[in-house]
This record gives sequence, C-alpha cells and structure tokens, in this order.
Amino acid sequence: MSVAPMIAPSILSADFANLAAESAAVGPGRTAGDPGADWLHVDVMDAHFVPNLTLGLPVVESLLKATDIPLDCHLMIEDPGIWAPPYAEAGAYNVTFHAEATDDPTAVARDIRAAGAKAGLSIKPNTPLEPYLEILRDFDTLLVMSVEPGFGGQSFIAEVLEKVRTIRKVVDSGALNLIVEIDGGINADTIEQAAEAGVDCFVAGSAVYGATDPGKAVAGLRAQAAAARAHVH
Ligand SMILES: O=C(CO)[C@@H](O)[C@H](O)COP(=O)(O)O
Repeated sequence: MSVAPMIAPSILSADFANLAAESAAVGPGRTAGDPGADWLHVDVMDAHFVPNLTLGLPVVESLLKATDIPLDCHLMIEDPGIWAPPYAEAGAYNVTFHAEATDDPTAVARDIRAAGAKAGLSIKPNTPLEPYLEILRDFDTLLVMSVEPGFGGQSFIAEVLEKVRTIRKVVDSGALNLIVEIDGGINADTIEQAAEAGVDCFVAGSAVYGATDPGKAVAGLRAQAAAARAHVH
C-alpha cells in the first residue's frame, strides 16, 4: 500500500552557510494548502565511496537543533557499519546507506534500528534489486538512485523505474512494508513518471533549492506526484 506522496528536499543544493534558513524555507506554513517538506534529505559523502565530500555528523547534529523536519540521512560512504549508527543515535529519523558499501546490510540495518532510527537501503542505478529482495524486510525504506551518486543537478536515468515497478508490486502484495524513495534528477519534468511507477518519497535538490521559492517548489512537486498517481490508480 503506497503512502501519500512525500517530498524530501536535498540540502546538497542549499546554501551550506545558511542551513537553518534553508530548512525553514521548505518547512510547514510556507505554501497554503501544502504541509511542506516531509523529510529533509541530507547527503553525506566521504570522497571515497563517491568522488565528492560534503558534510558529516557535526553538521547533522547542528541541523537537528535548527529544524523539526525529520532528517533523512543518505550516507554515500564506505564502512557504514561503523559510521551509520551514530547518525541514528544523534536523532536522524531515517539513516540510509549503500548496499554496495557493505557485505552485511542486514547487520547495519539492525544497528541503525537499535540506535533509534529507521533504516534505509540505497542502490545505485546499475545495481540490481533482486539480490536484496530477501533482506528488505529488515529495512524501512528503499532508496533507488536515479543518478550516479555524488553530485546534484544530473539528468534522471529513467531505466531505474523498472526497479521501482518491481518493488511497488512486492510492497502492494503485502509482502513488505517499505517506503519507496527515489533520488536524482527529480523535477517537474520527471516526477510524474516516477510517481506512476510507484515511488512514495521524492528527493529533489536543484528543483527545490534552485527555485525562486523553495516552499512553492515542494508544493508543486507534491501536487504533480499526487495527480500522476491518481491517474494510474
Ligand atoms: O544523492 C544525491 C546525489 O548523489 C542527491 O540527493 C542529489 O542531491 C539530488 O540532486 P538533484 O538531482 O535533485 O539536483
């Protein structure tokens, strides 16, 4: 059963010197009739798992004090078994790590949950879904990457929607209770096809923080996703 479309603005495209104001810009009360961002997506990159370096736990700890929007931490890092649980302990709502970064995703998920957060598994565009279907019962979210992780502002890879369609069927059959999330190249031109394929939660960086009014962009993306989903179901 899918949830109402959720929007998770990625602060990768925000002004890192003004994260409190940037999170408030997508928070509740910005656009009439829209609840604002459901989650704030925080891209943690270590310059090893991906060729880019962003922010880490100290920034997340500060952000937690600056906003009430649940933090959706996407760890694009090596050794998530060591580094992921502290994000949960700090108070992140959801902690997602990459399937490609560990030999034991189930153990990492268990430690994240034990530390008090929801656990998410992410797969890169070329990583197949099938090897992970059996372990997804140990996760709360599946984050399907629709660009190569590392940078914002890339073009949407529509081929990954086949994986979304597959997992949507599994979730709708009642076999799994999972939020299906997509990340990369989501904007007004691509969100409808992702919604039609069965995505629940849409990460959007440049489409939100590149807009003149980020709150309005969140509302617009949500309305498009809701309309596209209503069209299919
Ligand atoms: O994880 C990543 C990039 O690796 C994303 O969260 C980007 O931040 C999305 O940016 P846009 O493609 O929406 O601009």
